[in-house]
Amino acid sequence: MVSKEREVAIEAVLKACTVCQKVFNTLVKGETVIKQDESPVTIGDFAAQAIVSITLQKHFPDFKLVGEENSKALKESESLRKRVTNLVNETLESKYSEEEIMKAIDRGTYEGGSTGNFWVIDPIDGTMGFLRGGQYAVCLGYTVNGEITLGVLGCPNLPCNDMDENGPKGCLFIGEKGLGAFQRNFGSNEDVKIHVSQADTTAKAKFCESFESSHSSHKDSAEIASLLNITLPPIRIDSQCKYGIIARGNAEVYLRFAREGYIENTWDHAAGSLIVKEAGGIVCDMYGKPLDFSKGRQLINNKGVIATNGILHNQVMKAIKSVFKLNNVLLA
Ligand SMILES: Nc1ncnc2c1ncn2[C@@H]1O[C@H](COP(=O)(O)OS(=O)(=O)O)[C@@H](OP(=O)(O)O)[C@H]1O
Ligand SMILES: [Mg+2]
Ligand SMILES: [Mg+2]
Ligand SMILES: [Mg+2]
Repeated sequence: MVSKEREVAIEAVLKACTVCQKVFNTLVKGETVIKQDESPVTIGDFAAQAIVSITLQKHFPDFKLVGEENSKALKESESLRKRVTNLVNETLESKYSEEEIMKAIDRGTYEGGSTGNFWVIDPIDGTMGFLRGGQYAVCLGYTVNGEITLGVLGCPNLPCNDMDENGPKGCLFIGEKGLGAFQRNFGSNEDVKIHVSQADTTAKAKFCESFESSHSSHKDSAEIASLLNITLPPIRIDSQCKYGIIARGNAEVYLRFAREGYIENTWDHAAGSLIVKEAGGIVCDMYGKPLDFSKGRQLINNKGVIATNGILHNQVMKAIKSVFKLNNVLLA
């Protein structure tokens, strides 16, 4: 039986994807706000977080939410507030006031932790990709006692079939703990089971990494790739779509090495990491430690993120150990 959480998460993510696609088609310059950490946020991010929050609230009135966005910029700008309110009301069946929408967004201020149940939302992951017309994902995870048990990724611009740019685009990835990982194409109700690649030699492996070198060092990953005799060029795409393409076997390795001192956010990895694990892969940090989602809004116990098809995992971890001159790296 499909869980209610899974059904509701899919409904919420699909509605949020609809609003993102609409925003991309109508976005006018100047509607991007630059946040304190200098990253961009658009009306799409706010509207998508509001839509997911309102949808969760409808089915689970006491839900808790760790979300990337908050309503600060909307409180400061009437025009932004009005645009987001219109977008949400055009997408949902019921109508909501500006205050209700800001309150829904601010449900996302929950601090997370190791006990109880809560959701984790990145309304647009890869906002830079979204603005470029590239890859982005609406990412929703569900956490029980500090562990992710459900993940849904909505990837509106991702090719449905391998990386075929000429074929249909737009798909969901769904992972549920113990039940496997699935792909559902936009417009379909069929969930197709997916599995990581069975490639067992690094020389033929494909690896993916961030589009932006400021988010993950391309130089370090090139060194690791060379040590592993990987000759194919890296697949550079934004967002948790990277987890999706590992989960369905389009690439074997995802490397993410942020700058010194950067701590990863839970919403950038919650849904995607579970989907890769449920597809048979392994996800950990650069020391081989599992990602620890029980410590609040950020992955304070981890550094970097590595996802592999499992078969190549230990070879990849040994290369990381060697390139970064690490003493202790856990193997699978
Ligand atoms: N300096 C730095 N280092 C590492 N990561 C950072 C950094 N700055 C931002 N972020 C987070 O990266 C999220 C996007 O990750 P991506 O893998 O999609 O990056 S990329 O766009 O492909 O380069 C991005 O998520 P969104 O803000 O949801 O787009 C950020 O949370
Ligand atoms: Mg952001
Ligand atoms: Mg993100
Ligand atoms: Mg985001």
